[in-house]
Amino acid sequence: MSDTPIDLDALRSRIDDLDSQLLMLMNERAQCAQQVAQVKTAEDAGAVFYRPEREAQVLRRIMALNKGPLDSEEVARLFREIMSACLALEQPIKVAYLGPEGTFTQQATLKHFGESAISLPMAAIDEVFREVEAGAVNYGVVPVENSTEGVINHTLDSFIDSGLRICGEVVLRIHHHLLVGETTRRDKVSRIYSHPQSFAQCRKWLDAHYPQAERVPVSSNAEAARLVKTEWHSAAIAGDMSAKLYGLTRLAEKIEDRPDNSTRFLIIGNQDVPMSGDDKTSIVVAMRNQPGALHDLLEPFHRHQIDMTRLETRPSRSGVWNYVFFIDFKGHHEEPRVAAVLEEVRLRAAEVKVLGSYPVGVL
Ligand SMILES: O=C(O)C(=O)C[C@]1(C(=O)O)C=C[C@@H](O)C=C1
Repeated sequence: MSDTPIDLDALRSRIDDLDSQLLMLMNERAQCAQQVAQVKTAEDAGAVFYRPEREAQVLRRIMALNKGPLDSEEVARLFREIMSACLALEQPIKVAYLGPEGTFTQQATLKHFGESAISLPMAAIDEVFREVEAGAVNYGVVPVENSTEGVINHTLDSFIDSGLRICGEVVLRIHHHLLVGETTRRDKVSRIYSHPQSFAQCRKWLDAHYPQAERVPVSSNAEAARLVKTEWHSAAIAGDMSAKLYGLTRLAEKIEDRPDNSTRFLIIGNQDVPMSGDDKTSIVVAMRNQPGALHDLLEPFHRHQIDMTRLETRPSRSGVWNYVFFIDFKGHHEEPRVAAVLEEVRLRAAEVKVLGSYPVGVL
């Protein structure tokens, strides 16, 4: 510790100087983005302004450069917002998400696109797909799997009939709280509202702390929070966004059974995303129903040492094939090693659809 007394005025004046520089630099950056937009428009009348691979590279570079004391995740979050504002200057983008407002999907949307994107809540996963397909919005955000409860079948099934591509992923740590309103009698909670997935993620905690309370499943956590506002004997299991939206407080916090409880969301659009340097690919494969089909499908991945991150089986909806497999693996479809595997899989499968290659979630 230095003996020199800290001069508050001097420090604040230094902060003012730094803020002026930051302001100037941020606007200089925004002007660059505007010029980027001009270049994109000159090259192509139907230019795509949002570039997921570039955004991932910007954030990864900043995190690698960061020497603190600010935490790298915090720094990335700040740059996420700067880029979001820059993109809005190029073209304000519209994103549909599985609503209502206050859900974890809204939180994932903000985490991925930042506050400057225009985000619109939809009532169902199909509607998110439909809005993007119809061109009413540029992108969509849907949940696809939870680390405790597994896959969201509805999202996987929607990909079978859709021509949309996966442009990105975002992983969100899910913290559930037991929330109450101003009028709730905290010692008299006899009914708890939540989404079935959230009940499943907090099952042990509920059995231990509220074994007698009636568990009422509703369509979303946000809906649970809304209902609680007017009922003196009820509580909701939901996250911070719902709590804030409906002015509820936490009676118990982080009640999820597994501390690493997280949900993965996909960004859907019409774009083929170039390589970012750290990518994933998702495919859906229909196999003929014959012995050894699954082994035949997986063997090329093993031989080419491709890291498979997920394998899901779903019944085929067409009735022609018995199963379809959803496979996620590391790598981009333009990488020679990945292209070789895809070629082999195409020879062995009845049908293969590449849903997209996209940057591994950064934040
Ligand atoms: O590099 C680009 O293509 C830009 O448009 C600039 C920028 C940025 O602000 O850095 C903005 C939006 C894109 O999604 C990616 C990056």
